[in-house]
Amino acid sequence: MESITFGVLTISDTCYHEPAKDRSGPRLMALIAESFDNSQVIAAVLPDERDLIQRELRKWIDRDDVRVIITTGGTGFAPRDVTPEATKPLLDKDCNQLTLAIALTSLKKTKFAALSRGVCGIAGNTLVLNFPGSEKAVVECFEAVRELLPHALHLIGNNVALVARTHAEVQGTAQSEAAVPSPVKRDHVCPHKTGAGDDIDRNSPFPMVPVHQALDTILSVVQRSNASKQQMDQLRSPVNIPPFRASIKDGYAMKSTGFSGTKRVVDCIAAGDKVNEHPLQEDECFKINTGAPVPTHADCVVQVEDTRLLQRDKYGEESLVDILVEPKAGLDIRPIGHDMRKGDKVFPAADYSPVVYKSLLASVGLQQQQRKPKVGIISTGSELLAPHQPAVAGKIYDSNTTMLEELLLYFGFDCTQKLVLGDDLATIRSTLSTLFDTVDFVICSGGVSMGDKDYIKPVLEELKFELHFGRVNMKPGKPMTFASRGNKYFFGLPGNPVSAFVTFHLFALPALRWADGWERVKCPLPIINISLLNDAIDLDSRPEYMRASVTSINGKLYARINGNQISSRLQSIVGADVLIHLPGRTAEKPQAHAGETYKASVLRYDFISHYE
Ligand SMILES: Nc1nc2c(c(=O)[nH]1)N[C@H]1C(S)=C(S)[C@@H](COP(=O)(O)OP(=O)(O)OC[C@H]3O[C@@H](n4cnc5c(N)ncnc54)[C@H](O)[C@@H]3O)O[C@H]1N2
Ligand code: MOO
Ligand SMILES: [Mg+2]
Repeated sequence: MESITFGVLTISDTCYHEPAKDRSGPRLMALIAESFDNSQVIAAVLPDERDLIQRELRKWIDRDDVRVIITTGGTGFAPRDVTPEATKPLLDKDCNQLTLAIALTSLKKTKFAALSRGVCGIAGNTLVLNFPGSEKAVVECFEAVRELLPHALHLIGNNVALVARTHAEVQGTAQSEAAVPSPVKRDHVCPHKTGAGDDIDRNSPFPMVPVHQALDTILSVVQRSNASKQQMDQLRSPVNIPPFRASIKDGYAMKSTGFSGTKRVVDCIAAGDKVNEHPLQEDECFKINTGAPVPTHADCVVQVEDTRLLQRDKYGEESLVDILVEPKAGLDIRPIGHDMRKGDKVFPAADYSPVVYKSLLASVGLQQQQRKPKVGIISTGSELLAPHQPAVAGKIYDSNTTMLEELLLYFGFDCTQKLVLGDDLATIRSTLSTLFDTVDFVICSGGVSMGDKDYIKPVLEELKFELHFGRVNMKPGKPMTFASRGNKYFFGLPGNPVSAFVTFHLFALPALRWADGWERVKCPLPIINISLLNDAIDLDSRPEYMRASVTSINGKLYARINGNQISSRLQSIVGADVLIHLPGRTAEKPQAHAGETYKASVLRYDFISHYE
């Protein structure tokens, strides 16, 4: 049976800027998926802008496959609520009774439902329903129309049946397929014909490029910004560190000409006190704390361990102390500007770590945002559920969005936009045509292999991106795709979570570092030599990057592979300290053996899990 497509359009300024806040859209998608067997859902999030809403509605209405559009949000009385105004001009016929049915259902729940202005109507062969924005309201409104939709669509035409799945039907008494008109079988259109062979040639037109060549291509295309480096080169310190002569120890400040022996303690100086100008006699001293300003007339500090307390006054304060060592001028004092002089370069060399950058700036009293490339993350897949959503048959939880965002943060980059898109050509096209207005890099996962819903490559080509490569000779990560348009860069990571993990580390991360101004040698993960602990590992035809944990035995490093390496098994990154670079299989060498040495990319700074 031909599947029909629902359009779910979330209309909300807030959700547009922070997609993770959109709960109503994903909830509607889940309700549709669990209610209608043969449905697909496309989704998008828009701000409360009438022309943007209208443009998207019109695009969806013009599509043959989209038969129902449900908008959520923007139906209230607030000034920015314009969904009904955007919808009405597109409708050929009003469906006032449907609007009434929704209103009556909602009013039974709350009288405030009267403050919703949503409309329903037919545009072409598409039924359009405006729901309010709250998750609770969309559940109620959806309940009000769920049973009506199959018949409504039947009446609208094209004789498309929408099988509403009820409990009974799921119990196996579902109506037989024969009762439903069987659609014309559509041939599989492989978007990846090589064009080399004849029409049945269904291989990818993209050659599998070697990993090193893929990285070289990326770093030759991505423009290296020297903004950060310039910022660090030019920054001069506005202050001295320390700004006063500072004691390095807890002890006693005195004149070095006063020799060792008994001294009267005239006062105590704590860190944070002002510089004490008291004219000091040679048989006097100040008790002083580390970091406190050394008094003007003292020129050395003797640490408390090199003294003996002789007497306390009637208030219990130290009054007489015996200095046991010969005081030397300058002893345990940091002169003004000792660590950094006013006008000195704050950064003796460029260092892109946010920890280094921000703390050094703070040390000279500055706070400024580090300029980093702007990155957006896209996860594609109609099967995806957001982690907080209830499970739905046929769906899986989206782990890539979380993983990629955490990886960016771990490596000192941040993600300015996160989007999850169904396998829908129009949505992917509209997203890729606008997202680059606000980001420089898009790291996308999914939709780059051989499926007829793998729209990423075709859309990139349509949007005039240059596809530098569309497959890499590696495992996992084969369909890795890299494209650019001017100074905008698109990384199409494979959807398999581990493939996305590995290709992020080997390609996207070095590109971001390069764009940030890093030295070429530091862009890829550090490489070490490691000895394999596992024996008789079958080599794949492609070079493979296996996840392994590291053991240090008498200072030598060994790697133990983390279980099943299939690229869908995210658990293989648990305990993964390194990616072992295993060569592709040859007739001479079909296996890797224990004790052999291989290169390995270090995944994290704490990369040694065991010491023996
Ligand atoms: N006929 C062929 N099919 C496939 C080939 C091939 O050469 N010929 N390559 C396989 C390889 S290798 C990989 S890797 C995958 C990559 O496919 P896509 O990049 O198109 O990814 P999807 O098909 O969208 O998804 C793959 C897999 O991963 C799951 N997935 C996707 N996104 C997420 C996410 N955000 N969180 C969790 N899991 C995700 C998805 O459900 C699929 O199971 O193609 C092979 N096919
Ligand atoms: O390349 Mo895929 O990532 O092997 O599964
Ligand atoms: Mg695919």
